[in-house]
Amino acid sequence: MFPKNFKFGFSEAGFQFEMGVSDIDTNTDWYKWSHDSENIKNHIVSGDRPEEGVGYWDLYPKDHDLAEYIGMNAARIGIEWSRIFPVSTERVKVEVIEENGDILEIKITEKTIKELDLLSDKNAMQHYTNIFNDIKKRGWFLVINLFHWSLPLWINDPNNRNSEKDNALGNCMNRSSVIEFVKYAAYISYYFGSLADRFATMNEPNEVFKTCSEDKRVESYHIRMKWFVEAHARSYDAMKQFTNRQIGVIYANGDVQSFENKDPKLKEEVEYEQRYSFFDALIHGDVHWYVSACRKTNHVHGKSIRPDLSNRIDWIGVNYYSRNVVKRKEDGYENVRGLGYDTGWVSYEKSLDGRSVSETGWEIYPEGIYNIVMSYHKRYELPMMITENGMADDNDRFRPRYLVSHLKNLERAINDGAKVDGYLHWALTDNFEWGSGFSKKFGLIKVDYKTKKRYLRPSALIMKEITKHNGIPEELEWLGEDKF
Ligand SMILES: C[C@H]1O[C@@H](Oc2ccc([N+](=O)[O-])cc2)[C@H](O)[C@@H](O)[C@H]1O
Repeated sequence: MFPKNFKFGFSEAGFQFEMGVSDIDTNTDWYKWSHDSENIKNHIVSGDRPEEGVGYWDLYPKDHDLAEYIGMNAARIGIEWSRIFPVSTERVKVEVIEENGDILEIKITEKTIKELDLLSDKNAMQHYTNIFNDIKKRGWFLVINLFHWSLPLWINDPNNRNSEKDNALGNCMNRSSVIEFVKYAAYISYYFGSLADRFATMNEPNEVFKTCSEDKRVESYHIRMKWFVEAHARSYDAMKQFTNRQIGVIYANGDVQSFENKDPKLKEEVEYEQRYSFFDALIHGDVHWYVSACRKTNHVHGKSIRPDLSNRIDWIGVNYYSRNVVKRKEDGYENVRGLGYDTGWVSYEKSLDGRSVSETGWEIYPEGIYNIVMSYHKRYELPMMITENGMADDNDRFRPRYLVSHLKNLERAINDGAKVDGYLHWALTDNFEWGSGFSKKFGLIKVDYKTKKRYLRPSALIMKEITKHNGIPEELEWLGEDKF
């Protein structure tokens, strides 16, 4: 059984779900990126058109009805920055306090909000209000997320890139986009500060700074990470002026393991680089990782503890899909191909360990959700929510087992002390899966993209049983046995 008041729900992101019926948002980098003929020709994107998507923008009452039918009582909704501010907010001036290139404070006042009011799109604000009201009317727990990779074109135009290696997974933050992001975050908390139960400033910043690093050197990874750390910390401060709700970050996680468990030291190093370096900065103010990287010297100058960053995380959003199995190589480490997230090249059926693999090539590894949650718990003891977990599986061949086995492992972690108060599945319905377009089907509910009709997959009914029992009912226990 899960604890009393445990929440079951779904996660969505604006760009991946909203379009399909009306109100096409052409103002994001991802809209442009997904329509780019060179990208389509080079198979960087599928050529599928997000404006032919599932249409949550118009059909949200129907989707909420279906989620309610399944027994869900929570939702994580992503707001599209480009819808709120289709035009640049740079003309709204704010005071920025800096030291040695670090942004220590961004002053947001009532006057700033009034000036931003002149630039925001009131129809979009009203529409999001309607969506949030529909959620609250049902008595659900609402998590609002502010950044899920897509950026307004005025922040990032894919045609004006410096480096060919950049892609459109949200071009990385820099000093000026940090400042604009903080204005947007403050504005959203001013208007939705009491409607949301929790806020996340960003989804998986680590996927963004990993992907858009100029090269794979740890140094540049850390320099990029620094901007996201500051974007979150300064948003946290600005938002707290207008809301008393918990504010956190949603992170992408792989359960890090060294190949054949032979190198515990490597596991520790990679976990630090991939997970703790970010959170240590925002929880303890510990930035020793970037002090040398950003100053481009081996000698550590400047402070390795920044009080202006510490205690800026109230909760952690855990996205979990698979594991990361790593081994050393000359200049660092690499993922072992054929295991974890890296099975793309293997046949669809099995990983090198004989485990089944999803349609995105991600090995199914349910123990990982236990390991990740416990590792956060031991290090930080903060409240957590599973903010993404699920698999691409059009025929629902493995999803029932996936669902039960991951929830069993989550239940075990909670029994062992982890403070997880909700599970949000990715996804309620099929959706636009970035470069893969509509080909990857993550929904508990299948969508016919032509008619926009929704069809429950068997997993949706399994979810209904789980929510009804607030745990795995006895007759479904067998599904959780590890037979992947
Ligand atoms: C299916 C969802 O995936 C999320 O993104 C990722 C990307 C990469 C990993 N990984 O560790 O390799 C995990 C999750 C994303 O947040 C969401 O939008 C969906 O696309």
